[in-house]
Amino acid sequence: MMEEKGRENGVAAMKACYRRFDPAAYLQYNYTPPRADFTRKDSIVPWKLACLHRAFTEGDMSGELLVDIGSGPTLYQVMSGCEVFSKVLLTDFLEVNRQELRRWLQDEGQCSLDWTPYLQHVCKLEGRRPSAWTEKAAKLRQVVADILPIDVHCSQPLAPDALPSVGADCLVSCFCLESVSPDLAAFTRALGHIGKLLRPGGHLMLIGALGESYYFAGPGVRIPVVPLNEAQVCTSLKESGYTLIRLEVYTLTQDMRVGVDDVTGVFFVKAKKD
Ligand SMILES: Nc1ncnc2c1ncn2[C@@H]1O[C@H](CN(CCC[C@H]2CNCc3c2ccc(Cl)c3Cl)CC[C@H](N)C(=O)O)[C@@H](O)[C@H]1O
Repeated sequence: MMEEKGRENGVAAMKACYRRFDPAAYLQYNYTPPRADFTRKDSIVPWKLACLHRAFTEGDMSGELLVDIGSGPTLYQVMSGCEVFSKVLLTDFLEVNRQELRRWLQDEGQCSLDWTPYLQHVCKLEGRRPSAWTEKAAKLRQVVADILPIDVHCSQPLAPDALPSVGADCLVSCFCLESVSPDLAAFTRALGHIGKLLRPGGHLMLIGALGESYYFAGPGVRIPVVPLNEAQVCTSLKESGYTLIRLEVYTLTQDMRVGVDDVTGVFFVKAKKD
């Protein structure tokens, strides 16, 4: 009984932190140079986009439905996948983030960030001319079917009718689980919860922070993060019924440490659900 109470308190405290999440500031901190500098291979965002491009285009993917878990106000994570899957669902815990995504998808303008350089970069990775970014933008707007509320701490993170009964064919989740979980046990539980949304044999692409204990999601909005190392990520994947296909690690260079968090590294995992 006590343990259960402890768990709920940890998750409730985390949810309280997220009420002050500021999408515009968050995008400014993490998705502009130096962390998003497309002229540098050692910048975090080009590294993430290269991992995702390779993982989505190496020929082992099948199916129609890709679900992004904890999308936040960002779209980079589905810019490769939108060429492979005919239907994409975006999800986030906060309405402010779902609104930010809706603004871009409905092409209403007033977006907090210009995604053009991202679309152009992914076109380049695909061997297309950068000016094809307008086609990629149209493709993305065409395949994103919905933007849903999600809570990875629930054993059923999405509304019951959100997915076909067999589950999604592929999941992608970037920097979500470790930054919403109060401890490693909660991280592993959340990994299990999202695993239930994926069909057996489906793929999971997981990007996350290593060695991070906090990040700022706005001026003075400090959010605690469970610090992870590679071994813990691999153990949690195994415990949650995944087979690891590939793990890649990026170590932040000094100039990528801009004071918005204490991240030391980033992991990229491609795994398959048993
Ligand atoms: N119960 C919950 N259930 C589900 N989802 C929840 C819950 N509670 C909160 N969320 C939602 O998770 C999302 C977490 N989000 C921010 C953390 C990343 C941040 C901090 N760590 C280092 C780092 C960061 C970003 C870039 C880089 Cl390079 C680095 Cl290094 C990821 C957004 C997007 N996917 C991204 O990749 O930027 C957020 O949108 C919440 O609304």
